[in-house]
Amino acid sequence: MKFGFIGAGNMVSAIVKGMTANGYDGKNIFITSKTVTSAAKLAEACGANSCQTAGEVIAASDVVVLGVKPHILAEILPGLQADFAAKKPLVVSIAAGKTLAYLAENLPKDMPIVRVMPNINAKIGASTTGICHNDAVTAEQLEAVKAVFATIGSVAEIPENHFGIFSVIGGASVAFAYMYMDALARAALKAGMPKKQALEIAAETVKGSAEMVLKSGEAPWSLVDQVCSPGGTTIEGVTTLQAKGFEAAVVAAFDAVLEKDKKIGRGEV
Ligand SMILES: NC(=O)C1=CN([C@@H]2O[C@H](COP(=O)(O)OP(=O)(O)OC[C@H]3O[C@@H](n4cnc5c(N)ncnc54)[C@H](O)[C@@H]3O)[C@@H](O)[C@H]2O)C=CC1
Ligand SMILES: O=C(O)[C@@H]1CCC=N1
Repeated sequence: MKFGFIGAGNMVSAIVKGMTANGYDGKNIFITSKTVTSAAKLAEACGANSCQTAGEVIAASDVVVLGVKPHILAEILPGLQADFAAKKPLVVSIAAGKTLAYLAENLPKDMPIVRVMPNINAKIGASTTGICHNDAVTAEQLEAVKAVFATIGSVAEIPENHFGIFSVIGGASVAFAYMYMDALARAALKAGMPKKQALEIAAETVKGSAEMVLKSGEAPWSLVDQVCSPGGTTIEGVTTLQAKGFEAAVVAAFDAVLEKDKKIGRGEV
């Protein structure tokens, strides 16, 4: 099977590197980008092929990944209709907000389309990737896409009506987690610990806490209660986070990301 990528930025680089590090032959991968320089660089790093145009990528591929920013799709898809109609590849979009219906409207009739939301932890094989598809996708095609994204982490099918929600907690919220760890490390720096050491400790603590939530089966608040000794230190921090609006800030951030995802979906931005 031959794989094409239109766009060669952060996400596509992580995907192509994941694929070629996990048994996919770069010779079967075709990449293009706006300036072509980034595609050429990525192709060279992975033993893949760089192409001058998206049309060339489509002509060479059984699966074409749309890896450009969402608003660029409206710019490029009209000019690629004939290429898609001639080859009829499986189309995979990783664009935030862009629905299967939008993609179907902007591609030739009856194309098999898969919508995917990975996250940037893909760079270390730790993405939490969500996936949904239209009725034209065969079981074999779906397995092929799942196998590609399994090279960059875990893959779960998510119904499209929950895809926006998934995009917030699976795709965007990694940035919130990075911010939380940095804030902890910065506070430790303020108290006198070297930042690098503090960041490592904060990250290890978050990693352990994530495993605890996943493996213990206990509700997070039950775990919080187990950390808070009566009259102890932790409860001071927990009540301060509550007083400063920690949960409200997280919920507001979630709502803001979801709203932007919907605006992109409606074509308003
Ligand atoms: N960065 C992330 O954490 C995630 C990004 N995504 C989605 O992935 C997509 C790409 O995002 P990034 O990789 O972050 O963006 P990026 O800005 O790093 O890469 C965009 C790529 O598109 C190429 N491009 C722009 N115009 C083009 C054109 N007319 N023809 C061909 N190539 C063109 C650029 O050359 C560049 O290689 C977006 O749709 C985004 O919603 C999805 C999940 C996570
Ligand atoms: O910020 C964005 O638009 C993309 C989608 C999810 C993560 N990054």
